Amino acid sequence: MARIIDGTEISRVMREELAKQVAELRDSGVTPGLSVVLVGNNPASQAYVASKTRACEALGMKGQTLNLPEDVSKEELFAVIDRLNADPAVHGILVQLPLPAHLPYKAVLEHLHPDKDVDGFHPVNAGLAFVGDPRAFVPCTPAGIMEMLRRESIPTRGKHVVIVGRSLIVSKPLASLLMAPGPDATVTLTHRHTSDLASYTRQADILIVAVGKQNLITADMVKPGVVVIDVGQNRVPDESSPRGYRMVGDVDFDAIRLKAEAITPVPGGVGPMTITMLLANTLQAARQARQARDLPGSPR
Ligand SMILES: Nc1nc2c(c(=O)[nH]1)N[C@@H](CN(C=O)c1ccc(C(=O)N[C@@H](CCC(=O)O)C(=O)O)cc1)CN2
Repeated sequence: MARIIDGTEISRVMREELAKQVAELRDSGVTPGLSVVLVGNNPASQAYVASKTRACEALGMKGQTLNLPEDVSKEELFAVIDRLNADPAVHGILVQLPLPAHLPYKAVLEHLHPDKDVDGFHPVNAGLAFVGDPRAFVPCTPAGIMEMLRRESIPTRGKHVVIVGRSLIVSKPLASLLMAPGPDATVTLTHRHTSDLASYTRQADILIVAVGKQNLITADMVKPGVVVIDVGQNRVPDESSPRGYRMVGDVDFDAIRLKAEAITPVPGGVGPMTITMLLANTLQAARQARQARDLPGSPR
């Protein structure tokens, strides 16, 4: 029976550590500030954004949410981002995804100043992360997965990690983090057009699934002793739940649990780590801003 990798507990420990570091920074006169831009009324996004600002406040950071109407124009949204880019009390900015279809999300993400892009989605940060530059803001979900593996003492050196999914937000940055010197994993990236997916997933020492499809990975698709990291967030109707739905991941948790060495649950696995790493990135942004203020001319 697999060990459960408890993202809620790892997050709790990390947030205690972060709170101490925030207090030290505040003592030096800087209160880290995060601004979250939410466009429209998507209930899931509203809940994630509320968790982010709550988590900021709990750590002693300043969190604010800017709610913009569903039909906001690109120009109006850019003007809000310009204002946040120029505000020295705002160290981190993020635009909650998904955006309504009329807004060009790549252009919107590129409008953030890279120094404040705590989601790590701006091409400047993607490039810095790709070359292993410590100034990069690493996207929160891959950063959270790396932290989980490290804190759970799951070795990656020489291991074959198979990632299912090829997103810019999770899978591609995760592949480069895992391949880097230190983690030293061998990585295979697969995606929806990969033929005979199971022939790859069965080779995985560590299997990471980030597709958004319930039960995509079944027990016959993994080898015994695998470590499974499930990034999926799927809502399944459930009348017995007060919300009318429950969350499940992309893997058949109950069956795979009997075969795997360790597995992340949904909820309570990767999800909480995403928000914790956002807090860590906001602290990093505030530290880098203070350094730039105190040592003008230093890189970034
Ligand atoms: N700008 C961004 N947009 C989005 C991101 C992101 O990192 N930046 N990621 C996702 C949504 N997301 C954070 O924004 C997120 C999703 C899920 C969770 C989480 O903790 N999920 C819980 C279950 C939630 C529930 O029960 O409703 C869990 O897995 O335990 C956190 C953050 C897309 N948009």
